Amino acid sequence: MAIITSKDLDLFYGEKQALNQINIEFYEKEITALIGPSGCGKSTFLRTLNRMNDLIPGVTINGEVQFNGQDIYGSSMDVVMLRKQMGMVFQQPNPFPFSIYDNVTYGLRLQQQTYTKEELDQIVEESLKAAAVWDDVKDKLNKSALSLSGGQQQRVCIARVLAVKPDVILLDEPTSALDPVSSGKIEEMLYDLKEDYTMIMVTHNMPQASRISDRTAFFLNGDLIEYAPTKEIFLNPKKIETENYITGKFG
Ligand SMILES: Nc1ncnc2c1ncn2[C@@H]1O[C@H](COP(=O)(O)OP(=O)(O)OP(=O)(O)O)[C@@H](O)[C@H]1O
Repeated sequence: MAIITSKDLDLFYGEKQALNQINIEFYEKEITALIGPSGCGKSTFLRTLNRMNDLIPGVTINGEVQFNGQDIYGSSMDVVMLRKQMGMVFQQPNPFPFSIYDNVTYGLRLQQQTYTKEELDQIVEESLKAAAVWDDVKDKLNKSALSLSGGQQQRVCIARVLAVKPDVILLDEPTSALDPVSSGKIEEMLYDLKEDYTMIMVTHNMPQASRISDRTAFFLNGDLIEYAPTKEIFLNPKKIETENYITGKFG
């Protein structure tokens, strides 16, 4: 079932058009990879889904993004709630300069609901386990998250997102700043998380996209060129531009 639908979406930075009439549907409990050369609009598009571009001055957006049937740019949309439901993970791990425990509970403490210490302990454990970093950190939850390796920091950031129980996780090149071993661990973890979450991931790593995503969208110069099941995109692309990119002829 489609959980997010973008209809005729245009985005301008001032005069410059960065997205052109994007029509795409994302499906529940799947990983969708967004691929394409640098500057083609992948990150911009990802940010339109949880309205992160609203924070950039001079941005104009036309068209519609529906999330669970609701227009996210409509006047009744609660943007704080939207960002809770669509968690985001960035390229550079960005833990806050406090303990691992406080990083994971950060989003919960921003909510109105209050939790007992036992409830928080349980959410911390569950989230760190789901992010495959519990064994690494269980004995040092009160240590600074900044003392961890880059790969561990990224997994703690993913645990922080999971703790607030989003429906969708937006990932902007989540492994590109990491070594191959850490990157592989995160890839496996994302694959496992698919049981419970819908994920949309920008990646430059073609083998990664082909290993873990169900569908792949190829962007070029602000246009969505081709969108299909990942196998089709990689084995039998319909558009010459997609084929040229996949085979490394440009980008
Ligand atoms: N804040 C901004 N202000 C003005 N222009 C921007 C801004 N952010 C991005 N752009 C421009 O919009 C276009 C799309 O950029 P975007 O970062 O979305 O591409 P991308 O495909 O994610 O690139 P990369 O793979 O290098 O991250 C580029 O031409 C970029 O220069």
